[in-house]
Amino acid sequence: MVNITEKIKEIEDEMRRTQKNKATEYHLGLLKGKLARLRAQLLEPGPGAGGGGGSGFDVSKSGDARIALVGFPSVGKSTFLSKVTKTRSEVASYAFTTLTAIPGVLEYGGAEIQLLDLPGIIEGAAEGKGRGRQVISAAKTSDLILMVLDATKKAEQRALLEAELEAVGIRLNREPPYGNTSLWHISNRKTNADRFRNIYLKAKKAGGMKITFQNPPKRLDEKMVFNILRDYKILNCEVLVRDDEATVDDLIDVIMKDHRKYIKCLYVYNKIDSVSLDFLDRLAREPQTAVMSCELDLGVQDVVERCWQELRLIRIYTKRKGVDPDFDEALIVRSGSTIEDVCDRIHRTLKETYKYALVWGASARHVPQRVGLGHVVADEDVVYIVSAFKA
Ligand SMILES: Nc1nc2c(ncn2[C@@H]2O[C@H](COP(=O)(O)OP(=O)(O)OP(=O)(O)O)[C@@H](O)[C@H]2O)c(=O)[nH]1
Ligand SMILES: [K+]
Ligand SMILES: [Mg+2]
Repeated sequence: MVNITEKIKEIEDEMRRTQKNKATEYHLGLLKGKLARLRAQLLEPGPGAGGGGGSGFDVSKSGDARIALVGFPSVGKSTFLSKVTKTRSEVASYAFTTLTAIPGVLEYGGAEIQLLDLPGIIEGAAEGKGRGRQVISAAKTSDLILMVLDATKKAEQRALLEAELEAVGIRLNREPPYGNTSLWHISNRKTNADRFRNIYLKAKKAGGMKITFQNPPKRLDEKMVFNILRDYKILNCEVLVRDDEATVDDLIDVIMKDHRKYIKCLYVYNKIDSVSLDFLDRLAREPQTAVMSCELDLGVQDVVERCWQELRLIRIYTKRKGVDPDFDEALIVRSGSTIEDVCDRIHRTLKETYKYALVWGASARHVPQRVGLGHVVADEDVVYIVSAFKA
């Protein structure tokens, strides 16, 4: 039996050979579905996975958020880590200086952010070249990917890296084709699987396939949806396609949603000391992009600031009865968090005895506002929690 990597290559070759037109559309759609399935299998440990496995490096998560440094070899990932944290990660001019995941702590805005320096990845990483799969698995666990690029190298480097991440199910700076948009900042929370925004898919025990289009999509039709679902052996289900922009790729992402991870990405071009001002100016104007020179210490603090903004972390100050809030000790939660999340951060069982909370700050309509567990907090709110528990 041919192994998975070979099968993937065969399908990729077939897709490249096949001309894109109306007549081949279904065939290409099915190939995309097969490819997504094989790639997911490749990341699963166990027989047939072709060795290597998909598990990341053994670094436990700590702090308020995790940022992964992803990039080709020698772009300056370790130089950056060594500059902004107290950790020293080896820096050298040869490729693959870093061989494992090196965690450092970035202190910012009262938060402790875990910065993960990773080995460089190369083309073919998704299929297991180098330590590619481990690096990508580690990146998958992060709240933000800092894609470090070398400003002196070809522009294609960025698209190549994106393709590698895409191949293992990472979706950068995109919202899932399902779920509540406000939830995607709160990566730890389970989204309600039944509430899809663009494509709603619900598996059933019987009754066949029921496909409904709210607005007929331009690039998807009933036959295609039917064929892809049948190929995934989902024969009994309800599908509601809400968005006329929905594509085959969206449908596959919904089917494979357990294998997809939607992560924010900030593109950082390092080594700007070695490019022309004109070129630098162009790079800096690209969306989601920052530029720096670790060597000359240019823009490094801006990059840190941008990371903080992208993570959308907010600071909550808790207050106890009769005592002023302690503004030196912030509780860090994600943007969109509720009083319930704040309770969970203070103590596992606090919400069981919770009565109400008083809130001062931007989220309060009047100060203090008396609120329930569902109240959404804002940056620098002061929160006083009243519980039924009596010591
Ligand atoms: N000109 C210039 N060189 C830099 C800059 N930052 C880092 N370097 C150099 O780039 C080389 C690679 O730096 P590293 O930090 O080891 O790169 P890396 O991405 O961690 O490399 P791997 O771990 O091998 O993937 C070193 O020789 C650094 O001194 C910069 O801003 N400008
Ligand atoms: K290096
Ligand atoms: Mg390194």
